[in-house]
Amino acid sequence: MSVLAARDLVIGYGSTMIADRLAFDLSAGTVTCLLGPNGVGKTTLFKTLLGLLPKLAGSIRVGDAELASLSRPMLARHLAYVPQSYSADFAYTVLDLVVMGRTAHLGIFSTPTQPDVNIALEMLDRLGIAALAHHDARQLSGGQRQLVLIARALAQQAKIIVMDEPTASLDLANRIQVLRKVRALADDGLSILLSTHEPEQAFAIADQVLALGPDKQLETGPVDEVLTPERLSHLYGVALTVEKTPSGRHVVTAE
Ligand SMILES: Nc1ncnc2c1ncn2[C@@H]1O[C@H](COP(=O)(O)OP(=O)(O)OP(=O)(O)O)[C@@H](O)[C@H]1O
Repeated sequence: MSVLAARDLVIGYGSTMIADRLAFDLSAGTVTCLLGPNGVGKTTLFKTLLGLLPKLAGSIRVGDAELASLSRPMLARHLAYVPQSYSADFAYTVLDLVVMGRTAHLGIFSTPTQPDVNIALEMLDRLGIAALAHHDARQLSGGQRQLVLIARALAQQAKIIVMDEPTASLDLANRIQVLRKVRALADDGLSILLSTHEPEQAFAIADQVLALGPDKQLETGPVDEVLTPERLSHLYGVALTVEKTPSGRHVVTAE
């Protein structure tokens, strides 16, 4: 089931067009990986989908509505965002931070209620980090922090979660842990759109790839069909091969 549909979408800043003729769907229960070289427009696309930057033309439909017609609280019920990092300047507990994900569900002058706290606790539990609830959020490891940011997005109870390079700066064990959680969330019915500079991550967890090339052409489709050695080489401007190990893992290497 499509939860977001972009058609003839043009993205950019004012009179500066970054990419046009973008067309793709995001479906419930799937992971979509957005790949492309530095500066091609991945962040610009995310900002547009999150309603932070107006589209220049075309359409983005979420549910039955055009994204641009939705109020910020309504948009927040469709899409939640997981940033790469956050600067924790205040002594918030992990639970405080995750409860902040409930903001879109509260009135302007309302404060979180026990049901909001319970939802936040449930999301921490879902990610296996309930034991961190009362920890100082400034004292988390990189991997824990990433899971807390995902829990905060889940507390928003949106159908689509947009993640900006969720494993950047994580060590190997934490990468694997975060990617497994991401896959499990999609298997539970969420639609996850994440950007990555690692095609191997797409092979590992994605159902669909959006590959924005240096020529600003967007290739969309199943991972195996889009991430061929030829297309990957074109995408990154360097000759690449894809090998499948006996255990089924895909390894991308430079020729
Ligand atoms: N506020 C802005 N106004 C005008 N142009 C911008 C603005 N922000 C970014 N750009 C330009 O838009 C293009 C796409 O940038 P964007 O940040 O979307 O790329 P990206 O694919 O996310 O890159 P990276 O992988 O390095 O994060 C770049 O040429 C960039 O210089």
